[in-house]
Amino acid sequence: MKAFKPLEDFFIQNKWYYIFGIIWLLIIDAIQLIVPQILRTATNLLQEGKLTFSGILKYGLYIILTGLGIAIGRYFWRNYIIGTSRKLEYHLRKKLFGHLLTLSPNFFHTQKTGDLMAHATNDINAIRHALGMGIIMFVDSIFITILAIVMMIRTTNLRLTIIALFTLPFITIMVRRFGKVIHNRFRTVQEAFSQLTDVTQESFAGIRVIKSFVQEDLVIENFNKVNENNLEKNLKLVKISGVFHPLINFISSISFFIIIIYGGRLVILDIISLGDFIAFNNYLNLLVWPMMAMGWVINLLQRGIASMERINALLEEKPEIVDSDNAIELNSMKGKIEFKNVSFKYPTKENYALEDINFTIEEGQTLAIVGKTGSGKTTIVNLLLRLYDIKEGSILIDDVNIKNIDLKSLRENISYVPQDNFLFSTSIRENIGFAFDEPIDDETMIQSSKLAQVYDNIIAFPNKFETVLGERGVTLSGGQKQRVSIARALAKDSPVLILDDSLSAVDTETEEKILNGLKNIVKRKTTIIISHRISTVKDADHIIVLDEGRIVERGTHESLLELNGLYRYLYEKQLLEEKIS
Ligand SMILES: Nc1ncnc2c1ncn2[C@@H]1O[C@H](COP(=O)(O)OP(=O)(O)OP(=O)(O)O)[C@@H](O)[C@H]1O
Repeated sequence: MKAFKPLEDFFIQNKWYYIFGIIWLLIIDAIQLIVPQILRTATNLLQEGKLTFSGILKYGLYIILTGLGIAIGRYFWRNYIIGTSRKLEYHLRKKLFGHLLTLSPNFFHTQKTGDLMAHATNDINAIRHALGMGIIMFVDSIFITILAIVMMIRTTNLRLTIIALFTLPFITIMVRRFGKVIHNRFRTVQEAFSQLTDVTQESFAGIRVIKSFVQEDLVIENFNKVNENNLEKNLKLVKISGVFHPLINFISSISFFIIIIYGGRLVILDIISLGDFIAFNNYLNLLVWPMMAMGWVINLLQRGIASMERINALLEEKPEIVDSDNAIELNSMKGKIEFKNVSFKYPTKENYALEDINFTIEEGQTLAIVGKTGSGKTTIVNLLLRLYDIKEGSILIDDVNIKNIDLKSLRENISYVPQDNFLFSTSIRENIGFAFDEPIDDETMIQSSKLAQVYDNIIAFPNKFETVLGERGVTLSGGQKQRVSIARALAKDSPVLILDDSLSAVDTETEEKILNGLKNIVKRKTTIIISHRISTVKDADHIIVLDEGRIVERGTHESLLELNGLYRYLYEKQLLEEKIS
């Protein structure tokens, strides 16, 4: 139970819902226990020939009234307890999601998205069940069991009660045993189903590759395999459920069998009345559910605790990158950037991704970084944005170590166009205005999309800036995506602009237009341009050439060409490629 400690605040805040829910639950339990008494009186009167038609109507009415009372009470406890467990689910999901977003990218590199999704769905569901239905079953089964047994002993016969109760605990044992197996099989059904959805989703997403490689048969064969697996797992679940329910019915019918034989004898011998016998059967019937509930409740609680422990482990995960105690806010960043003796290894790697990096970019200057793939270009940006922290060397902005700059203010002062151009499945307007809390104003949106040379494309769509992107919307070309991503960064208008291979998917003519358009902006900002293409970087104030994590050459376009080194080699190779194409 210690596992639920982090939810203490929630329980305190919602204690009245739980208390009212439990009170209603107890009220309807008490009403349920009246029904056998009504039947007892009515039957005894019938047997004695004292019941008139109006009497029958009266007792019938009592039964209906208890039914109504139970229905009303159920409505309230469902609302109070199940409703609160839904709030708990919302609260926990919000807390977990909010916490996960504080964690560093490295955490997401080491965790599978599927596992995180499973925590956010299955584990939170298990906690909701334990603290919703679990509580209800627990209170209900204890209360009904005690009261029904007391009523059976007090109003009918002790011996009959002991005999009748003999088989009932087997129901609890069976529910416990079968409950575990059913749960495991249910989980494999869920896994098989999610495998089926994954394969289906991937087949539709990759439809162009499948068709162009004429591999429809292979894909159908794969699909059939997972579909068969799903069927097999479902049949296993059906089989065990098929045994479980009749078995429980059978065990409870043994009790009724004993009662009919022994209780019937007591009626014949006139030790108990027929009304007692009927009431007793009713009490016994009421006891079957709590016996099952006891079994379920133990399983629900065990699963809930295990899930809560997994969620707690995630909630205790500390963000690797946090503000230092004396972090300062950069309200008007000028944009001088300095890397001093920076060396860096990714936490999961043995080798250095960057070694002994030194450079300075003065306010308003442009630095270009070129180098072969995997040479460490993006890593420089990752470090500047503090997506990873360095242990060797220092990075300064406006002469302040970035470790001493408030993280939010550091990132707010940098407009970044990432290499993967990730866009959200919302409208183009919302994507371009992503940096703002309020909807973006038309002027900024239009201006930045014009500068990114994507305005004409956007207004050619029927819904223009309201065009929704992604699966249920328009699919943009690689180059259009890059340019929307550039527009998003330009709209943010921060003192530092970083373009990470952001023009690779556009043709050289569009590239030229974008670079020309950016000229005025770039003059005002400190800019880092990462590119494979020399044409993109040739006008930069400084160019550094990276190779295997080290700066091997540096200078301007002209001075680097004169060096006759890697830069010149890359330049000539690209000239040749251009000529050939
Ligand atoms: N998150 C990460 N975890 C571990 N290693 C990484 C990570 N990101 C990059 N690396 C490794 O660090 C090295 C430098 O990668 P980086 O992405 O900086 O190269 P790049 O020059 O930007 O390459 P490209 O031009 O292909 O984008 C590579 O060996 C890469 O495999």
